[in-house]
Amino acid sequence: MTERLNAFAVTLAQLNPTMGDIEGNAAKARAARVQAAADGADLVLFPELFIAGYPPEDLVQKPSFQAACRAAIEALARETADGGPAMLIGTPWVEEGRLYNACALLDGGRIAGLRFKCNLPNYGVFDEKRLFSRGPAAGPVTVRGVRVGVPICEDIWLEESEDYENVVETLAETGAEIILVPNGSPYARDKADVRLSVAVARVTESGLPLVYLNQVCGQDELVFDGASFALNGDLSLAAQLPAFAESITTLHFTRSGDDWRCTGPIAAQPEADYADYAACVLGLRDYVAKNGFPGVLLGISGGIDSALCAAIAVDALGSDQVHGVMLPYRYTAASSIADAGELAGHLGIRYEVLPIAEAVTGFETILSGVFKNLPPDVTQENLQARTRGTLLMAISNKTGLMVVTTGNKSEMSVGYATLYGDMNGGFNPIKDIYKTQVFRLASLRNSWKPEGALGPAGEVIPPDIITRPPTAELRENQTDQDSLPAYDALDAILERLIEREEPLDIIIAAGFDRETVTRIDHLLNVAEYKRRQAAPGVKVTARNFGRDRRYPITNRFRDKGEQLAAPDETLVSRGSKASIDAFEG
Ligand SMILES: Nc1ncnc2c1ncn2[C@@H]1O[C@H](COP(=O)(O)OP(=O)(O)OC[C@H]2O[C@@H]([n+]3cccc(C(=O)O)c3)[C@H](O)[C@@H]2O)[C@@H](O)[C@H]1O
Ligand SMILES: Nc1ncnc2c1ncn2[C@@H]1O[C@H](COP(=O)(O)OP(=O)(O)OP(=O)(O)O)[C@@H](O)[C@H]1O
Ligand SMILES: NC(=O)CC[C@H](N)C(=O)O
Repeated sequence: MTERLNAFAVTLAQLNPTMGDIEGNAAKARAARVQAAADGADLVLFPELFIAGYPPEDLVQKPSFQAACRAAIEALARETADGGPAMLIGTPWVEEGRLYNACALLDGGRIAGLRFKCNLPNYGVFDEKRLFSRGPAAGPVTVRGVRVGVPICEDIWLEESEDYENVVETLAETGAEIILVPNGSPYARDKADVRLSVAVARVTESGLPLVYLNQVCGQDELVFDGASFALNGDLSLAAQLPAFAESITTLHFTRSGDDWRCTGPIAAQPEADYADYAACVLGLRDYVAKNGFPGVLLGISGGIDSALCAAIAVDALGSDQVHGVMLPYRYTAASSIADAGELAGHLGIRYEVLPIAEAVTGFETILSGVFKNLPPDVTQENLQARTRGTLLMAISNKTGLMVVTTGNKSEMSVGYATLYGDMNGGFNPIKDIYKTQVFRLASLRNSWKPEGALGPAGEVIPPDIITRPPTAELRENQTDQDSLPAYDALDAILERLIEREEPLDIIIAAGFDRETVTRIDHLLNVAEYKRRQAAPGVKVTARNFGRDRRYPITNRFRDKGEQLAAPDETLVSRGSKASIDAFEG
């Protein structure tokens, strides 16, 4: 009979893997295991699909990638023959021709256990049914005599689909003593509360302590915030790891009677706008670093969007990796040039002023014959934006710096940006931030510097940039409010249309002007083609453009803002229930 242990230590490796860098991720796993051994741990837990990176999208279907992941896992398994801590590590796994999202237990020189994800998320940003086979519900794995349940991320979320298994219930029924959950759970505002309530539900049902471990990284448009935690069986918070930072933390469980308990550090968590800002920083930092850019460059207009992007870039990369360029034209106010210079000075970045009149005039001269007798219109405005875009891309080509594009969510929603102009760029840190929040984040950053930010403390964005009315300065005395409703009304309507998918009649009934709502809905619809060509950017809301909201470009449907009659069930001939069941197979 195995000896009944009264102490069990688990190291949580809240780490930042790089997609596809199997050797680099394995090296991180090794280093974490060295620290775990020094802490006297029995087991090290890694996030979901750690060896590969998460979400691997179609990369995980590549046979050579699957084979490389398997080889790395086997190498790590052999190393556990040294008698040090066991490892629970996420990996793709092929068995009998099927691909699984798996977690491998490596111990005693062997792959001592494998568990496959049962509940495959297939909504919002997730596509796992496209990629993986559903695993069977299974019992716990045994580590040093302790029975450990390993549900993988969505396996603890039961609300999303009727065909979900209650994996934790099965684990409890089959003797699990502690639940360890590897996650790849993307950040969205207030997501931490949702995760906690899911974990609380599973602990309430099972009575078992639960450790929730998340990765911390930016991966294209997703940010993973870490913020791992542990709950004891009585629902008390046993440990809370930091958000937006790596952490290797060992939790020491002790047994009293049949129950395991642990205590650990409790790190304070950023919330709301603080967390959104930190997500923008991490998303940009990892995109730039993991794609090998020496730094970034951006057009600094003296406006608030580029100012906020510049602050985020400096916080992410440091002032020596950020280059700002002011590209004035005849509509650029002297105060814009002064504000842009002041911003660059506060941030300590390399900064130039490159007037664009010569280039714009050159284009206009070339086109003068073609445009003869045609009145000036938005074409001339777009030429300015495109001249700026061309110059920024030229500097990017020459220096290797990536252009940061700066359109906020309000603009991306209504198509207020110029294709191949200010939409030029590789990545957009504020793509999912509405304009009203841009103002809030700019003010916030002047009074607070996030943990780990590389920029200066204090007032970095000149107050004039925050208080003056926003303008694209593409014609005389232009302000954004000439053609759009006030940003607080615009953003409220957009949030209802995009995040909540509310019908127009509901929005109008809530007190918004019919004509305005209809116009905003029209602009949102016709800008789909632009968004499809837009650079990726950090997701912070519950529904971003990109992975979350996938609309057809060619689309004639329009909500007319009228309440339609309720469905007429009397028209439907369904036949007998038995025939429906037979039809559904
Ligand atoms: N469905 C579709 N599929 C593919 N392409 C489509 C298309 N519909 C139009 N197009 C093409 O797109 C072109 C129109 O797009 P584009 O050239 O970008 O130009 P457009 O959207 O007409 O103009 C740019 C708008 O953004 C505003 N803007 C620009 C810059 C900065 C800011 C700011 O507030 O920060 C605002 C500006 O005031 C103007 O309202 C058309 O000429 C056509 O070639
Ligand atoms: N004079 C300029 N010099 C440098 N870059 C510019 C200039 N004007 C526009 N840009 C670039 O194009 C982007 C779109 O700017 P625009 O002024 O048209 O609208 P905006 O959305 O109000 O942005 P911002 O608040 O940064 O001014 C800016 O964020 C900036 O990166
Ligand atoms: N990787 C996953 O299975 C993540 C899904 C889960 N609902 C989350 O967002 O955290």
